Amino acid sequence: MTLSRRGLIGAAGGAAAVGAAGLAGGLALGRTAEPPPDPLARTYPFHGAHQAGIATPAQDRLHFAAFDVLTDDRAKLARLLRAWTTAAARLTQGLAAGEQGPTGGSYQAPPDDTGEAIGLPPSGLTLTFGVGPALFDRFGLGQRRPEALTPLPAFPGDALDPDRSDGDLCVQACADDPQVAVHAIRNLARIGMGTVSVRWSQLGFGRTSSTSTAQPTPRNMFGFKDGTANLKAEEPDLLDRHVWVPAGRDPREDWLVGGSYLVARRINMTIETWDRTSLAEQERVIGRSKAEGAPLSGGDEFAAPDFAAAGRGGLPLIDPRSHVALAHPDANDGVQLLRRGYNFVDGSTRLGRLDAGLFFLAFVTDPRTHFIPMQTRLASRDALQEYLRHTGSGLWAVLPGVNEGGWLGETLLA
Ligand SMILES: C=CC1=C(C)c2cc3[nH]c(cc4nc(cc5[nH]c(cc1n2)c(C)c5CCC(=O)O)C(CCC(=O)O)=C4C)c(C)c3C=C
Ligand SMILES: [Fe+2]
Repeated sequence: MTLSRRGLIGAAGGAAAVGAAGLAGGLALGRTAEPPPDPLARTYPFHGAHQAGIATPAQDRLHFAAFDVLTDDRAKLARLLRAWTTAAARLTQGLAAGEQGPTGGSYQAPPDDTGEAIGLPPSGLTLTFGVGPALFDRFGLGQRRPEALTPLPAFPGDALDPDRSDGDLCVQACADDPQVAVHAIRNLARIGMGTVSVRWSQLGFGRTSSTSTAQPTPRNMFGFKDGTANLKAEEPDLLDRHVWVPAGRDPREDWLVGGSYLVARRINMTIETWDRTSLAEQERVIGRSKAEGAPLSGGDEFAAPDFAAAGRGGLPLIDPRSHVALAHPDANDGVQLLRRGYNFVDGSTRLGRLDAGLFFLAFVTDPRTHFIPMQTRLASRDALQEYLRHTGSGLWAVLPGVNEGGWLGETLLA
């Protein structure tokens, strides 16, 4: 029997409690009140042409983990990916990682779920899996490593920590409850014990991008709206052009059709320096207003920026070295990214400064056209760069979606 995590806390008691609340509410309003839908009860389908966690509306919390594969045995890796598929299909629907659950198995054996999500709703959990460039040669798959899956080049000003970079596999867990996201990664790591080990992981909060027009634009750690001009789920043609891997582009990519590429950058933001910067300078550096997120050329948040508009003295209203001017499709051969990043604060440094910033995540159809040229431009010319330090990095091929009965990585390893 598969019980939902809510079921585990006692179906009878829960039903009674809901019934009583519903009755009281109905009486007070003089009608039978439907309780408002609980957003934490939301689930996203695990199966489909694309993995969830890319075009699905961005949740509020993140636990991202990169794994090293400890074995050279291809069958063992395939077994792990099968086991991860089963667990992920369950976890994302609000079930325990294994069929016995945290307390239902043998008293003499470790439980097949760690238990910290008992009683928690599904919380919109999505789990998104990717494979890194280093995996291929080790498993005799060199011929199937796409040209696009080449480690990112060094960019000017990079200060990358190898202990926060790269990895053979990655899992992005997003949920509206941090404990649900952490629980998912912990259980996947537990299932993988002996085959994989966590290389590094990153927690995030306050999604810094909206990926649906239904979502209000959140703010980053510099206080600016972030995600205004992002690609949105409601734009399937643009997602086809800029996010998904198409058929027939590179024979080495045939197993990846319907997948994507994920670029992760841990970007420290020098919060204390920014906080001593005038509002005028902050807006000049971004190219948008802080209050509304509107382009400095005028209009509301969603107005198109006019890079030719000039103000007093003939100077452009949007500084050509502002972040928005240099990241805009006009400056990047029409390229757009699906950004899905999160704020992070990992405590404070010994100097009392916040170890904080943006864990930048972008899903792209090809990093060679959709990230590398843009980041090269930003790293050398963007006025924002003065306030940033890139401290972690990784590139993964994001596996295509899984059909019922299929498994993650099947097209690559079967
Ligand atoms: C290489 C790609 C990008 C990196 C790295 C990056 C870092 C970064 N961005 C902000 C804040 C904002 N970015 C905004 C827009 C924006 N940024 C990128 C790309 C990268 N950003 C793009 C493609 C865009 C959209 C440009 C456009 O089409 O107009 C904005 C404006 C609001 C918005 O549209 O999202 C802000 C604010 C930070 C703080 C940061 C590193 C920490
Ligand atoms: Fe940006």
